[in-house]
Amino acid sequence: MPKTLFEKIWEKHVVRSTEGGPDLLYIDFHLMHEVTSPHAFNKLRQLGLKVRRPDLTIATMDHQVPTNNLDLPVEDEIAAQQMEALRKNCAEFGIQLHPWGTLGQGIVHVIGPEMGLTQPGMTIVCGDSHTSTHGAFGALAFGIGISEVAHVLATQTLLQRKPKTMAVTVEGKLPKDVTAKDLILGILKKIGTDGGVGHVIEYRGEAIRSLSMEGRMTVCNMTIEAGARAGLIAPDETTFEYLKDKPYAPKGEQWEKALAEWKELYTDEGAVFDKEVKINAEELVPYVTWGTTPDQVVPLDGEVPQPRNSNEERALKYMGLVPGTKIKDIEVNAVFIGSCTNSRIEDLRAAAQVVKGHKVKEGVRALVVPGSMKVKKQAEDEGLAEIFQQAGFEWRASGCSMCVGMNADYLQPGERCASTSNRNFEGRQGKGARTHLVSPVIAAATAILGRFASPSDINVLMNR
Ligand SMILES: CC(C)[C@H](C(=O)O)[C@@H](O)C(=O)O
Ligand code: SF4
Repeated sequence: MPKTLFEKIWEKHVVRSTEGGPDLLYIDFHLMHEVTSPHAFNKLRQLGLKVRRPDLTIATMDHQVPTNNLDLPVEDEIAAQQMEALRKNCAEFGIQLHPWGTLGQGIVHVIGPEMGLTQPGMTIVCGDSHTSTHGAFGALAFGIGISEVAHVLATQTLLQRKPKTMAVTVEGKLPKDVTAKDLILGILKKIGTDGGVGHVIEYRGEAIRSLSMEGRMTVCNMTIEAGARAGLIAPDETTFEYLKDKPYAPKGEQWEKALAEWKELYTDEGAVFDKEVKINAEELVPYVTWGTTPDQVVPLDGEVPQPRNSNEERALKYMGLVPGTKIKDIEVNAVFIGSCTNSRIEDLRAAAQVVKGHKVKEGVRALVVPGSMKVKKQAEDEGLAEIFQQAGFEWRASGCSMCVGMNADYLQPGERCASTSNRNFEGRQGKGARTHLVSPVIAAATAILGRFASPSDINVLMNR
């Protein structure tokens, strides 16, 4: 019987299944960070258990780390405690840790792929909802709860009910100015924040195939915002090319063997999905979110919509917006380029190209926070850091930073931010802060003009 990519991966990892119950799945790779791990380690201690496969587990510090003053002690007491707890736990249980301040450190969903640890066909988990990012490699990757983290640590397995399958097919070519971020915002606009509930989404079609690995990660990253369990994309030459020569990618004969297996990872012709959505890439445009959920999306060239219900009324009120206002007339206080959605080298290159030779609008606070210390270094070597700094951006070290405001990088009540992150919930970037999700190029142009703008607006408006 023809199978979907998801079914192929799932079946290969079932250790035991019971009639009507969840399946016991083998987990190939487990990522950890400082926020969702302390309880799990305590549980192991209580039960006198060891980590079953420390070699298949890695940890990083990302959510609470300061992104500046790396030579000073961590001021925030809770952050310092969590970071120290992770250091101790990893040492005690023999887990590879990439601590704050080291070249290996970065956002958990950026460093896995960067090291070549994220590979096609794997099952990957992390106590973090954006684990779906790793699905870009054709891996089945999903976030798990804190007690599940303990279960995986102790057994390298996880009990899971088999989700349903969903195909999101994006046919046609993406218009020139439309990025991977716009693509996923466009998908969210269409299917909503509950469009994927109970399903694993496979992204297919010409527009998806045309994306770089960075772009595919952006799309899979935000899959969770549609309520889906995971998102994935069948591996292809783009995937193999990216993985080749990565530190943990298989080498020599092992590479050839892996490649042969990876090439089998696609949805068979005739396989049936439980749900299918089709999108025409040519109809997509650059988008901006106007509200407090990631599906409250309008074209950059559009207007703040009329509310259709009380939720939308509340969102407009929180966002301090008046229906009918042109998006491009909305001024911002801050611009954040970062997060596991859009902080990889390609994102920084695209933003730097827009910023080059311009200055951040007076009064706007603009931050670039690379997704990993390696991305930071690469961007510095390529001269991107200099471009950002000369324009007046703050150039930071890696971490989640203003995506979630769990460190010192957050906004004041009422401040408005163009952000390349993935969540615009109330209070996400600070109490009372207003978040608009955008692509890196729109964030960059917005920093220069001080209001929502596309790169092409810069020259037009500057020459007026
Ligand atoms: C802190 C963590 C548990 C959380 C998540 O699971 O996603 C965070 O990364 C987020 O993006 O909201
Ligand atoms: S960058 Fe943001 S979305 Fe990603 S893991 Fe960190 S807090 Fe979560």
